[in-house]
Amino acid sequence: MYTVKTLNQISPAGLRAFDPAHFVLDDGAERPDALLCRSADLHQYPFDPCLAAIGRAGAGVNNIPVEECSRRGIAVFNTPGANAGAVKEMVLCALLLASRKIPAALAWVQGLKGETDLQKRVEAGKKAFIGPELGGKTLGVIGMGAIGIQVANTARHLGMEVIGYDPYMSVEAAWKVSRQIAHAASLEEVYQKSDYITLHVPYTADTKGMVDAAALAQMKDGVRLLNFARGELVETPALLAAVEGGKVACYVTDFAQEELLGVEGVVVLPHLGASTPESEDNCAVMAARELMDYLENGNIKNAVNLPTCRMARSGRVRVCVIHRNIPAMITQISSALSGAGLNIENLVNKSRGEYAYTMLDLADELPEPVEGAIRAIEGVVRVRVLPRCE
Ligand SMILES: NC(=O)C1=CN([C@@H]2O[C@H](COP(=O)(O)OP(=O)(O)OC[C@H]3O[C@@H](n4cnc5c(N)ncnc54)[C@H](O)[C@@H]3O)[C@@H](O)[C@H]2O)C=CC1
Ligand SMILES: O=C(O)C(=O)COP(=O)(O)O
Repeated sequence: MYTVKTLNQISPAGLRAFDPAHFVLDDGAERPDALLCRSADLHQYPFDPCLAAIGRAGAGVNNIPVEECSRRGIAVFNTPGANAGAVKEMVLCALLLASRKIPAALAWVQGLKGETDLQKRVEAGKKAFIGPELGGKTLGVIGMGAIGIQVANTARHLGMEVIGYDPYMSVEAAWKVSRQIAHAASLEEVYQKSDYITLHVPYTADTKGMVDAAALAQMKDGVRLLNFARGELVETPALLAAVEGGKVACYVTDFAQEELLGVEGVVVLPHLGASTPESEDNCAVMAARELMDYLENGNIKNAVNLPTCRMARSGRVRVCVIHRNIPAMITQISSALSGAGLNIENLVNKSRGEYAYTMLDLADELPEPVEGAIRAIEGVVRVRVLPRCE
């Protein structure tokens, strides 16, 4: 049995996906095999040596200390694209919120409750909430991944011109981009041409504070900026100055910060981008499947710190080794096995950056001293021995 502990509200569809014959869901577990979370901050989490995997039901993994997990041999999974549709819809809403002064208009009209001459006051007051149409305006999309592509393609249907910027875009992703989307060669181009800019990059050391005073200065006067990626991408003091000075006509963000609340020209949402039943189900089911296949079979799909690796089961036991991506690892592992007279039925080895992963199927049980010998090889981070479940 494998124990899985959840750290956030996870959709029941995802919890039901765990096969009760092999998995126990226990939120009080002290030594779980896996954690299943959403945005829970794990940077100070006391990882137990038993912990083999973390499933993030969602896209962003900035709440997880991924490098530390790699050093400890903990596989970290996310669910690429599973909530992209929900975020796209919220971004479409945000384009309109940014343009038509909807939050301020709503607040104003609510404040008229009980007033006499309501119709007259509405008609006289509405001029304060005039805002531009989206059609014909240019939308700059920074980060053309699962969400950025959907936003870009859909904005074309609203009659917008769209330019996308993403220097790391995969070929697979590029196939999904409408031919009508223009490719921006630089951030400067996006800043200079766009009436609306939407951020869809992950929060990393490289993207932290990317929208700073210098970036804002390059944008058009009256630009409307949308941030459904992470609050940390935008430098708040610079943004507030740009809103105050009229450079930014409206900033819509999904990430609450004390300084942003109550500021005219800033619309703050409470991290609602992925909060739909559909995306919560998608993310939770995908994360559950990734964890199950990894815990039971060692197969890796959608890990952010280990290579994709899959092999059909054969033999009696599977030995899964996370190790440094350095020479002679496979030689040493296979020598430890052959030295004990064990035959490798099948083997797969994949690498990703500093780490590599080797799965070996053996016809026979792995004696403990041989397992110990593999663990003792310099560069081996973690060894898991998985019996074959029928
Ligand atoms: N508001 C919400 O509830 C949600 C927020 N998010 C946030 O949105 C981010 C993006 O999500 P997805 O599109 O699903 O991820 P994704 O991984 O599919 O796309 C991210 C894209 O950003 C690109 N990128 C990375 N660094 C870049 C840079 N410096 N400049 C330009 N492009 C860069 C990558 O090449 C990739 O194509 C997540 O990392 C997360 O922080 C995601 C889901 C829900
Ligand atoms: O998937 C993401 O990156 C999100 O930001 C969604 O977060 P949530 O699962 O709603 O806490």
